[in-house]
Amino acid sequence: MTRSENIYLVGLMGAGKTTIGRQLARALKLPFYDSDKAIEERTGVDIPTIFEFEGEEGFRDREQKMIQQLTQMEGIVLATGGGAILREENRRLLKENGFIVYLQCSVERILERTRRDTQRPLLKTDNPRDRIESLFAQREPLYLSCADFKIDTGVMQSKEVVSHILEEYNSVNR
Ligand SMILES: Nc1ncnc2c1ncn2[C@@H]1O[C@H](COP(=O)(O)OP(=O)(O)OP(=O)(O)O)[C@@H](O)[C@H]1O
Ligand SMILES: O=C(O)C1=C[C@@H](O)[C@@H](O)[C@H](O)C1
Ligand SMILES: [Mg+2]
Repeated sequence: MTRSENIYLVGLMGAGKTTIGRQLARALKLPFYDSDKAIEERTGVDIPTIFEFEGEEGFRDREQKMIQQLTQMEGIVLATGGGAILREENRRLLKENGFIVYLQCSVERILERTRRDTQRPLLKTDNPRDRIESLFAQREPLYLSCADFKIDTGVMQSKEVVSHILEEYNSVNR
């Protein structure tokens, strides 16, 4: 972990990165960025459309470019896309430039939270439970390998999650 003003949130879809990130940014009076949203603003289309026309790899290339840019900023709260940690270069950039919080969440909770969502192309499948289970198995070691702190968002209100993160961040970043 680097001593830094930045907080980077990682975790699966629906773990609460956007929700918690916004609240953290407000509490710290820092600007909030969401790499998914930044990509949508840059391209002018939504993420499902990028997946449709360029495939997952095309999206990952765009995501990597965006992570490169966002990790050059100082003093931000960043919610990363759920799969941003798949690329080693992204993990390195995040580790070098900020305090990484892994928002952990059970498969069951993620299923509940993403059930009605149409904006997550990787969950457009006949069996979202199987998909989430396999994403969890593949990614959990990667999230853990880069996290400075992890917290379960499935068992607490977001306000409580935010205050635990702030406590930890302030204790290591004085
Ligand atoms: N304790 C909690 N912490 C965070 N989010 C929660 C909590 N309880 C319920 N939610 C809800 O979970 C849903 C998913 O959260 P959110 O969109 O922030 O996830 P995300 O990690 O940004 O997902 P994605 O990677 O797809 O962008 C939201 O509707 C949010 O209100
Ligand atoms: O988990 C993933 O791979 C993704 C999560 C979202 O945040 C988006 O970045 C996109 O839908 C891919
Ligand atoms: Mg989000």
